[in-house]
Amino acid sequence: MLRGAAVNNTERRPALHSLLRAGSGGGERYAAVAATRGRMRDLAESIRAGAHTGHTGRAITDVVNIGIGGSDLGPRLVSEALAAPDTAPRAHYAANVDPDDLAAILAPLDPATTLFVICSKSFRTEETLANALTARAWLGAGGVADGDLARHCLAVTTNLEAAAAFGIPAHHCLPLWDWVGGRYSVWSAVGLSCAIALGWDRFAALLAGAEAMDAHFASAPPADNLPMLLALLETWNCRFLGAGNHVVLPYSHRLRRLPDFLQQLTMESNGKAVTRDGAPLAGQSAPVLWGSAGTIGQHSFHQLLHQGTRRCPADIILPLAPEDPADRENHARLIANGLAQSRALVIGRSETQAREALLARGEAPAEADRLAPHLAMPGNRPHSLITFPRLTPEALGALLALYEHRTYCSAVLWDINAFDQWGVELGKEIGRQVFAVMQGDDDGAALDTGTLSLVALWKAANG
Ligand SMILES: O=P(O)(O)OC[C@H]1O[C@H](O)[C@H](O)[C@@H](O)[C@@H]1O
Repeated sequence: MLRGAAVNNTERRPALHSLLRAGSGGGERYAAVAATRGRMRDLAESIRAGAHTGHTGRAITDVVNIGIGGSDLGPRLVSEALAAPDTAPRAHYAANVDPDDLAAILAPLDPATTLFVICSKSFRTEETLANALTARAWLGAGGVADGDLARHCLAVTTNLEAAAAFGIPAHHCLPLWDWVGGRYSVWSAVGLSCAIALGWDRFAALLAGAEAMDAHFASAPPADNLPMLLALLETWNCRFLGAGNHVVLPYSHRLRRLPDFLQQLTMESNGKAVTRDGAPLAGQSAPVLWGSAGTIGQHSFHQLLHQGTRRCPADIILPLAPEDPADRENHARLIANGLAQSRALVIGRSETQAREALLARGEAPAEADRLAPHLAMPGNRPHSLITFPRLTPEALGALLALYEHRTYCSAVLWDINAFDQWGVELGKEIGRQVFAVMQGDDDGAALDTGTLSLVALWKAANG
């Protein structure tokens, strides 16, 4: 993979996301990466300095990234983790085609100081194009003349023709390449909204952290190689112990989107039923990944982690020091909670210990006997603790690259192609068909009666 072999064998492409964060290199691909990085840096700096302005000459205060899947989850996570929420320019993320998503973002914004980044590797994704049209209409209604639209819109895509047809001129388009998978693309111009909100130096530090993890992955012996160890743990937990899921618990509000990001990375990469050669898989593929920020889950689903009948292997992620030293005490509470969960998961509490605790708090022996099985916790619940001193851009870059490489190592162990996603296509195709029927452009002959009766309900509800 790191050397550029066509590891994506169904699409006959390499998967060279590591090149996107490389600090040096040769060849045409690296030259294109370096040139695009230079354009990103210039754009981000001129927007932050107020040199690239909106049509009235006022500085850009808000950047709205319109994209979905890999064109949304990575940059959203990075911005929320690293950008100062109250300092302009602020980054916002609209993904859902549900009009309420974009409307809520746009309500407080001023078209004169808003810049859209239309982010779509294919520039064919329905949700993104529909939201981009809404954004364009909002700019128009807000006084931005057609000739000035380009000052308020940038595009990131492999499909420069489609972006041009949408009205975004080539000098406002940043390229992406087919050898980068959407879910591995935050390091590319897909991260433009982050570079604007964080500033170039912090975005470059994110890349440097990922590059350091690439170097570790490429050179560390297997027994010390973090991506390999995580993949072996995933294999052990899912294939040998039969856990069908994996829970991710970042003890960090700033990392609350990490489970969303890892869902796409893990489940879209390795949620497959056939080997690279198309034969049925011999064992399970990707676990169902879920999670939420600690300590929120402790007051919700951790009951099941400790005493449920399902095995839920967990990653507990602990940035050990807060961003602001003034937050030390409550941050220490947060970390104490994470460590406590780890201990409770491992050690648990035997029925005898539970009975003793009940007696100590004054329960009668018969009542202690009755309650002890309810208080007992089996322990021996598998989990990993991932710690780093602070949530710096470097640490986040390394963490995301760690999971990227873990995902690839699991795919190698399970003989899966981690870089295609054919399973998402059929739903899109049917979606287009159903929409045409709803619009009266298709008689629905190719659809089933169940779907048609639901379309009839939709028609009735919409008058
Ligand atoms: O970036 P785009 O081409 O708009 O694609 C956005 C997303 O849509 C697809 O359905 C894929 O499942 C994702 O892997 C991709 O990230």
